[in-house]
Amino acid sequence: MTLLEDEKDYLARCETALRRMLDGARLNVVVGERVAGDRYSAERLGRHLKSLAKELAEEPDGPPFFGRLDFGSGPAAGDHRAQRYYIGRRHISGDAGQQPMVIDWRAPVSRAFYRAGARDPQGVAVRRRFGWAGRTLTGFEDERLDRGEDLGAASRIVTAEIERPRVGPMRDIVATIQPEQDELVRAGLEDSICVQGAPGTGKTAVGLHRAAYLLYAHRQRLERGGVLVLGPNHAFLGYISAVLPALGEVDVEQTTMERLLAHAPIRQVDGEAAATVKHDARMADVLRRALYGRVRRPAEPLTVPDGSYRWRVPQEDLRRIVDDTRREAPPYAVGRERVLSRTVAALRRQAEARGQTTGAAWTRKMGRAVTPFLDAVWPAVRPHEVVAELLGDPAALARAADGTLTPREQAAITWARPPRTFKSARWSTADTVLIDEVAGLLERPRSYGHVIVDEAQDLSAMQCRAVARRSEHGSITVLGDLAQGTTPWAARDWRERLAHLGKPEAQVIALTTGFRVPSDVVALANRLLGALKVDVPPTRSFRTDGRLRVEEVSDLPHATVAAVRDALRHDGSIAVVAADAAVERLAAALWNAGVTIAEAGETGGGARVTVVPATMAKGLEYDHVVVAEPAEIVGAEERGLNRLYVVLTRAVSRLDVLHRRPLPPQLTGA
Ligand SMILES: Nc1ncnc2c1ncn2[C@@H]1O[C@H](COP(=O)(O)OP(=O)(O)OP(=O)(O)O)[C@@H](O)[C@H]1O
Repeated sequence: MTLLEDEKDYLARCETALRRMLDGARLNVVVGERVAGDRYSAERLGRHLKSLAKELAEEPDGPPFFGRLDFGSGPAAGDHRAQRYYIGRRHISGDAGQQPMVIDWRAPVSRAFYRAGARDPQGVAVRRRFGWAGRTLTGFEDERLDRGEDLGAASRIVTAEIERPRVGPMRDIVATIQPEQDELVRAGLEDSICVQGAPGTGKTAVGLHRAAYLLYAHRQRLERGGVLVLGPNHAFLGYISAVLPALGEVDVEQTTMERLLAHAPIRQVDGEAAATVKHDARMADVLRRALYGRVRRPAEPLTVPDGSYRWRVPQEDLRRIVDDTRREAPPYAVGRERVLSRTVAALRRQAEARGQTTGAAWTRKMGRAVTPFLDAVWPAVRPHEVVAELLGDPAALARAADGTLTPREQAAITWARPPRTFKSARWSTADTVLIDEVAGLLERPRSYGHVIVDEAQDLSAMQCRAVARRSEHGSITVLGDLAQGTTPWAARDWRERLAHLGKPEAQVIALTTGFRVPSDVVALANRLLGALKVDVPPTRSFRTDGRLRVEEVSDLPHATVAAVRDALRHDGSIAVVAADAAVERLAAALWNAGVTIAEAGETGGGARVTVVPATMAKGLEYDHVVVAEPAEIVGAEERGLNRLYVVLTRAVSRLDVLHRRPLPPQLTGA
C-alpha cells in the first residue's frame, strides 16, 4: 500500500468508528430512558444522552481529521514519546482499551499541531496536514520538524484553504489556525483579552473558536454560567451561525445588543444629538441619581397598631435603617427588602419584650402594616418608569443631571411630547440601554461565564456597561478594530472602553496578518488609514492572489450590472455594496437585467448575488465585491471614511470599485 492508501484505510476505520459512536449514543437514549431508577435521574440521563446523540447527528459532513502528529523518541516528547495522533474536529473513540482514533483539536496534545515549529518542535518529529475535496482524501503534506523543516506560509494546503472561494455562511478554521491566533483561542478562562485586528485578520473566527475551546476545557464551570456571543446585527449572526455547531457546540447564546436589551419594542429613532447624550457614560450617574432621588429620609416616627398594643419606632432609628442600607449599597430592590426586614425586626424586638409570639403570620401582618412607610422612603419602581420620568419631565431631569449634563444636553434628550404614562412611551434603541442600566441598579442581571463581543469598537460606554453587568463574575473576549468604528461614539482607544466593560486590566493584543483581503485591496484600503485618526498597527496580507479594478463609469447601474454579470462567471458569493440610499435603485437594475438577488445574511437558497447597504456590511465577506460610488458612501454619514474602509475590505478574491463622481481624495492620495 502507498502512504496515501494507508491514510485512506485509516479514514475508513474512523468512519466506521464514528458510525458506531452514533448508533451507541442513539441506543443509549432508548436504554437510558428505560433503566434510570427514578423520574429525576431518567430525565437527567435522557437529556445528557440526547444532547450527545444530537451533537453526533448534527456532525457536519466535514472530514473526520485534518492533521497528524508523530512525536519523536527524545525526551522533549514527554508522555507522547513515539506516539502518533490524528487531530480532528471532534474526538473519535477507538476500540475498548485502545487510544482514540481521532483527538479533538482542543485537547492539550493538539496544541502542538498549531504551535510547533522548526525553532520549537515541542517534541514533534513530523506534522502532517491532509488535503480534502469534500470527504475525499486527496493528499497530504509533511513537515519534518525534527529536521528543521517548517513550511509556515508556504504550505500548499494552508494557502489553498485560505484562498478558497467563499460561498454561504462562515466556516470554521480549525485545520489552519495560525500560531498567533491559537494563543488567543487557548487563553485561560480567567483571562479577559481584547483583540485589535485589521479587517480579515480572523478576529471573529478567533472569538468563535475561543468559545468552542473554553466550553471544551472548562465545560463544568461554563455550563452553569453559559457563554454569550454578541454580534453587530442580524445578518452577521446568520453569517456566523454555522461555525459553532460545526465544532460540536450547539448551546452558545448568539445575539445582538438590541436583542439582549429588548426591554421594550423600538418605536422611535433618536436624532444623533439625543442618542449621543443617552449613550454617554455620564448617563449612568444621572440614572443613579434619578433612582436614588426617590429614597427619602424618614420624617417622622412609625406607629403600628398590633392588637391591643401600638409599637413605635423612633424617627432616628428609622433614619439609621435607611442610612445604613444606602451605605451598604445593595441593588435597589434588595435595599427595599432590607429596609422592610430591619423595620419589622425593630417591631419584633418590642413585641417580644412584651412576651408576644412573633411567627410567620405576625411577620406578614407587620410587613403589610409597614408597606406605606416603605413606599414613602424606599418606593418600589420599574426601570421604565424611572427613565420615562427623566425624559418626560425637565424638572426631574434637572434634579438628576444638573452639574453632569449641560442644559443643552438635557434639552436634547427631553421628550417634546411626553406620553401620558410610561406604559405608552415610544422607546428608542438608546432608551432600552438606559432602561437596562436602571434594571441593573434594581437587580443584578444574570452573569455569564464568558462573553465574546464582536465589533466592540462600535459599542457606546453605556452599552459596554450592559456587557460589564453580564460578565461581572466571568471573563470577556473583546474583538474589534478602531479603524472600523462607525457609530458617533465609536472607540478611539481601547483602554477607556475596557474600563467601561468592567475589565480595565484586559490585555490588548494585535493581529496583523490578514486572511481575507488580497494585498492589492489591502493597499487601497490602507490609503484611508491616515485620515481615520486612530492608532492601529499596519497589516500585511497573507494572500498574494486576488484582483482589484477601479473604474470610472458614466452609467452606474449599467456598469454595476455588467460587473455582476462578469463576476457570475466565477465561483463564490457576490455582493454589490452601495450607500443605503442607492441600494434600491441598484437592486432594481439587477432585477430588471434578470439577476436573482438574495437577502443580506441569507444563506442557502441558491442566489449568489446580494445587494448590501454600506451600513450592513460590517463583519461580512464575499468572494467578489462591487463597490458602487465611494463618494456617496463617504458623504452619507459623519464617519463615512471609516464606513468606506469597512466596505473596501469585504472582498476575498476580487474587488471592483465603480465611480461616476470623483473618488474621495483620501483614497487617491490627491
Ligand atoms: N487561520 C485561518 N485559516 C483559514 N482562514 C482564516 C484563518 N483566519 C481567518 N481566516 C478567514 O479569513 C476571513 C476573515 O476572518 P474574520 O471574519 O474572522 O476576520 P475579522 O478580523 O473578524 O474581520 P473584520 O474585522 O473585517 O470583520 C474569514 O473567511 C476566515 O475564515
